[in-house]
Amino acid sequence: MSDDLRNSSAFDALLFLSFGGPEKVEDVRPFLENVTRGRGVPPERFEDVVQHYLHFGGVSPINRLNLAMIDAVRAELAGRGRDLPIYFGNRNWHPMAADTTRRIYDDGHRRVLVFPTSAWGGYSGCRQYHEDITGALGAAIPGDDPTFLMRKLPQFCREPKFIEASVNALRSALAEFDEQPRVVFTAHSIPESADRNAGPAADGGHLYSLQVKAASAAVAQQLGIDEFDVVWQSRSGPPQVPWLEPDICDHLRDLHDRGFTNVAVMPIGFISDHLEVIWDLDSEARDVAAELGMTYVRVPTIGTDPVFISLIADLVERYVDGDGDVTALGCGDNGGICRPDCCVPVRRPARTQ
Ligand SMILES: CC1=C(CCC(=O)O)c2cc3nc(cc4[nH]c(cc5[nH]c(cc1n2)c(C)c5CCC(=O)O)c(CCC(=O)O)c4C)C(CCC(=O)O)=C3C
Ligand SMILES: [Fe+2]
Repeated sequence: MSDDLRNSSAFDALLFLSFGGPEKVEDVRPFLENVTRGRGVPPERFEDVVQHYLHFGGVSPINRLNLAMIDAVRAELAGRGRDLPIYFGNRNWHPMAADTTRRIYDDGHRRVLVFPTSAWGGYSGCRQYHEDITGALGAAIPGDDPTFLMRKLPQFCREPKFIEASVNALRSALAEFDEQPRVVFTAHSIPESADRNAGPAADGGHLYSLQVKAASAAVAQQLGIDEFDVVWQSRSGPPQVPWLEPDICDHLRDLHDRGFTNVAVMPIGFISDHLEVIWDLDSEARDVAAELGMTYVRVPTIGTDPVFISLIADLVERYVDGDGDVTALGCGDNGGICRPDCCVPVRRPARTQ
């Protein structure tokens, strides 16, 4: 494709690219096999997570929540005079990204913006979505049609509207307390080695944990909160491999030992109340807080908050006419990564599963 075509033509479709989740009991194991293939997740952890999904009848809310966001983005774009078709595809479950990509192609679109449902850098949050795009192209597009372009939108964790939507969610939750609670931000834990590799190698790594801490600090600052914590949840992997800590449940015990009795837990790491949120925070962590006699409020994720939806529409508008900064972190064409040696996957021991 000529540089001219690549740089200056408008995009004609949007792919909302997410993680995916099961819709019924029979989906749970094949879904989890897709998620964990080659990832060194021990069988005991796999079985635990099967149970988390079965607890909810084998249905993750994630697809429904993504579809609600898509409807809201469609309405927002229509309100701005843009009727861009929006498609939905996932890394791990149906509708799979490859099937959706084929449908986009068959519908005649050739320039596709991709909105990933992760705000963050790092392998799982960013580079793996590039890999999903490469995989979808390979599986779905005849003969690698060179006129077909998929451009992933950049990481959005530093966007003022991401912070603003998070501030609004936390502010409303804080109104439920008579006295100021300890504010605890959480995000998905990742292996320490993955965090070391997160971001452009030249920047020294740790992009993911630095971004989570920076976003949390920005939210706290706007609410005048001087003391808060950033902790991690949903740890997976073999027990001997170090992951980001402290874990939310251990941290609640620690806060209790230090005399705190009220806690507001904000899952800044996720944009919807999917299973990692409703199991790990609304069940496990809530139970720990109850045992300790603590007042525990889980702050809603930003989901369909109008400020967040308008951010997604802004990102689309920034790129849709063929402008937009393709060198922004996380932005890439046809699955190409944004920087050399960015978020390099960590090599796993040969026999892990
Ligand atoms: C950084 C990050 C995000 C945030 C960025 C983003 O949003 O993309 C995220 C999101 C999510 N993670 C999710 C679910 C799972 N994550 C798993 C496993 C893992 N996640 C990891 C990291 C992340 N994960 C990692 C390093 C692993 C270990 C295996 C590996 O190295 O890949 C497993 C396997 C079982 C287990 O927990 O061991 C499941 C089921 C769901 C869907 C929930 C639903 O169904 O509603 C969502 C949105
Ligand atoms: Fe995950």
